[in-house]
Amino acid sequence: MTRSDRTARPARARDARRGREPGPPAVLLADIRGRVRAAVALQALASALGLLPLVVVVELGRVLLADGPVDAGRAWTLVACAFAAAVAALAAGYASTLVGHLADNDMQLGVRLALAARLARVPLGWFAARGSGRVKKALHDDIGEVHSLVAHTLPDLAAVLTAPAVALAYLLAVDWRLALAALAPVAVGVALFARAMSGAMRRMAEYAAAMNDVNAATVEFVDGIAVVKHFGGHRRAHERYVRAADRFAEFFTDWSRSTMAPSVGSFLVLSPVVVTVAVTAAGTASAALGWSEPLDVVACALLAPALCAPMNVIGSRMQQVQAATAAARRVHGLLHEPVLAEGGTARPDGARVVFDGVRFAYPAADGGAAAEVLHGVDLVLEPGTVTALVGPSGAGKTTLATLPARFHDVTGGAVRVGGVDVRDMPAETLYRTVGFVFQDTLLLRESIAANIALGRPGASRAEIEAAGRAARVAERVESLPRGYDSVVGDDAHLSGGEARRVCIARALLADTPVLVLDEATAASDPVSEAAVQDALGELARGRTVLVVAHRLTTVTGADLIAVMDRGRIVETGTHAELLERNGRYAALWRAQQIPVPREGAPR
Ligand SMILES: Nc1ncnc2c1ncn2[C@@H]1O[C@H](COP(=O)(O)OP(=O)(O)OP(=O)(O)O)[C@@H](O)[C@H]1O
Repeated sequence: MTRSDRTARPARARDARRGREPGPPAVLLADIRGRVRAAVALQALASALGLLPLVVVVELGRVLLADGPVDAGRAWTLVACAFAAAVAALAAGYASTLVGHLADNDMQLGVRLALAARLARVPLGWFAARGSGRVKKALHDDIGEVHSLVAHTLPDLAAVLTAPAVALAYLLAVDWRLALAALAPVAVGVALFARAMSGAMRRMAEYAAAMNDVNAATVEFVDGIAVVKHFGGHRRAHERYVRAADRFAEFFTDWSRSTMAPSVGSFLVLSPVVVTVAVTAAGTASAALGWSEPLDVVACALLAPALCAPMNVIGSRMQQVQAATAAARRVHGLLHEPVLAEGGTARPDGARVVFDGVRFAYPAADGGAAAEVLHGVDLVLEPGTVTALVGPSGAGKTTLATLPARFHDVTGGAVRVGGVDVRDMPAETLYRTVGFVFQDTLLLRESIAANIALGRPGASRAEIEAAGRAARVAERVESLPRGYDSVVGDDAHLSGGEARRVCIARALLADTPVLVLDEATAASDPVSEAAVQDALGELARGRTVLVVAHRLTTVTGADLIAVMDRGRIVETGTHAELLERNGRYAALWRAQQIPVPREGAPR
């Protein structure tokens, strides 16, 4: 059971009793719920205690202005109370911050561990389809949003709501007329604010659409700058950007203009100085009429600004709560990504790979019915042979090739390696048995030696360098300023072909008996291409190899060529056999041959 499963349990049980599903934030915060409440309560206490010195000022006035000699004992007691309240407010605020941050630390650690544990079990194909952006966003940005909620926003909200409640209660106890006078600016401010915000939902949607336009035009302009410039479209792309920016500016000016008067009015009415002056004027009139005590007017003038304070911050705090809720929803979604079923304990015997009636459908992005892309593929890769998968684009070659390494699980049939269904093998055994080098060469921002050693942690320097030599990349690496210690992207800037050879060195070191390769489609230059092909030849020696081939010329020597079309294998045989059969392969072969110009033909 993962930590998140454990933490989510009490919240689920509680919410189940209430007959509803817990929301994502509740699940994430389940383990620290008590401490979040404590942090909120402490901050509310700090906020209430913070008002006490103001109350003391008024009460002190009553003592000092009372008829007869000053009651010094009572006056000093009040001063001591004010001092104690101020110190207690500081202590409660500090304790709230401490409790909130410690709870938040635990939440972040728990969620990060749970995410790492979960993501270690999602299919490799999940990462290939989504890229690292979403994971980075969840692990870094989204957890940061939830942090703000726990450590700052909720305690802040408690503070801004407590202060006016305490102030109002005191004013009501002192003089209800003055309490009403203090509430008047709040009522006017809220009414003006509501007017400024009327139609805000519709306007917010328009705002988001206009912003999206600007973003899309910016991304198009920046991402595609090379292509756009090359094809002379920079004026058009630039115009689109300028149009989107103009539209946004126009929309924003229009919106601001229509809301300016009520917004400014609301801001002014709720500002502390205006509130103090208005309440003092009302209080003075009330005192002149004999309805209120002069000292109660002072109390009202001191505490009325506290009644209006939340109005200026509550909107932004509510926005933060919404943002954190959305972030929690995304993290929660990742924590519930479907995972591969745990492998069994079976060990493979040998390196024979069998695709047995394999069917496969990618999970549909919208949760609807997924379209099947492999429709019952039977294929046997004999140990120590090279099998090439060829066929038109979209035939399903890459999809089929990713199944032995469990990038995805089959939706029908089975893939067996060494007689064992890959789903019944421990993941570690599977990765020690099936290696892969795909198109997307992935090098970490580490030294080249460390990148190669990923294939076999603990490999000696001599083994790493031997793998580099066998992968035909040694010469290039040794020409770098720090040789194998050069850091990728720092002082090692490698071409596509060179990076691919480093990946091949890694696969050589991993020394898996089964290997899946994706032939590079775009060779950088013929020399680099020849070096990659050489390295691949070295890598294939003595292993069971499945290679996804795009150019038939590179696989004429394969032991078996399987021709795929629309999710099925339609022909198998050697190059010579398939040419002789004059079927799909022969047609593909002819299509890929460069026609030799006939003598006398126009050039
Ligand atoms: N992540 C994915 N999600 C949904 N469908 C996918 C995904 N990847 C591939 N497909 C679909 O599966 C089918 C087979 O794609 P695949 O990449 O396996 O073909 P291929 O033969 O390797 O093509 P190519 O030679 O162009 O690389 C295609 O229809 C493709 O659109």
